[in-house]
Amino acid sequence: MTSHWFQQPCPTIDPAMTDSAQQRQLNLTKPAGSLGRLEDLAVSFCAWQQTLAPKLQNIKIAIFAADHGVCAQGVSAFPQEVTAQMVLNFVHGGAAISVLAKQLDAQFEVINIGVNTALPDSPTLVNKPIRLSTSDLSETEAMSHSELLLALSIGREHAAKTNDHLFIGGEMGIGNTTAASAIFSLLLNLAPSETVGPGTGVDANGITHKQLVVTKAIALHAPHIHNELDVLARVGGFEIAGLVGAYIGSAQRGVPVLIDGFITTAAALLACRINPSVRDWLVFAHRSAEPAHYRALQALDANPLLDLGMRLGEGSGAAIAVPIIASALNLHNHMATFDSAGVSS
Ligand SMILES: Cc1cc2ncn([C@H]3O[C@H](COP(=O)(O)O)[C@@H](O)[C@H]3O)c2cc1C
Ligand SMILES: O=C(O)c1cccnc1
Repeated sequence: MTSHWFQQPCPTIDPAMTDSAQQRQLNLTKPAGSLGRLEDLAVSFCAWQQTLAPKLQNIKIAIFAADHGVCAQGVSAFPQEVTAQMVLNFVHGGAAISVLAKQLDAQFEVINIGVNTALPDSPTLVNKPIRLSTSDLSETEAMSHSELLLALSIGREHAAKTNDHLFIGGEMGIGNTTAASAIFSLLLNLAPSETVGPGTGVDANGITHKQLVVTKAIALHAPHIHNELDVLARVGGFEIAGLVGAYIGSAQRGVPVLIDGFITTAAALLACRINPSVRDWLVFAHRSAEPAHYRALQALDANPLLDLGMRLGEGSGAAIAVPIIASALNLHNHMATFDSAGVSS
């Protein structure tokens, strides 16, 4: 059987480093376990970076942007041209993720992987459109198998490099909550009523209509689905496939990935189904207000760090969680031990 790059295993986690990091946590001047999940985060970063003094200096944020043919069905509260307009807003520094990336001093890159308007190259914007939009997933396959393979490789090209400490993937693509809901319905065997939500803010009638669109898509595609790649090609999006490639590529290079919200969790679920060794390299940042996100998180056995009622996407929820990780590592690296501080244990 031929093996694709995305099926190659990620590095395994060294249990000895995990033990040593846990031991250091026990020696710090606090009751054991009192820093809760901050302790687990620090221990995970020690194991990922193979050091007892983990760093969080090089953060890479890559936003994948693409348009969706399914927008023709009226599934979003916003018009399709907002995708391209928001890409320009990312580049000009006005989008939420632009502001947060600057705050975090992160590397920031936007990849046009299939936006329906020509966009100018710039230091932050890379134009690699596979096509001007996917096809309408409620009527045909969103993309071909060869387009899918190309999107996965573009994702890997823009993944973290080995000297990065953290990767955040973001997405922009009007209509992409419909694609994400269809992915969850097919992978988790859930009815569209359980996976469809308001996205950018469609009303109750809009949600009912969106459910019908997803129901139609599932009826059309389900008989032809043999594996996860079929799900991604048939009801996914170019930016979702790019994220899958970037997540797998980052994890294979030994860089942990911080997952954002509803759409990025669809990419994370696909990445883990395609390559289960990716799961050990994922941290989940927040629970999105998109109603079905909690089910998707459950399916991944994921316990996100935050629940702030955010439902933006762009990688914004992940960026918001970075300072918490920074604090976890700072505490791990700089707190005194009972011995060094002369505190009785
Ligand atoms: C101005 C604006 C900025 C955004 N940034 C992210 N999204 C989010 O909304 C879109 C998905 O929602 P739906 O499926 O309902 O279209 C994606 O582009 C997502 O990233 C935005 C949406 C809008 C309107
Ligand atoms: O949680 C998300 O990622 C999300 C939710 C709604 C719309 N766009 C993104």
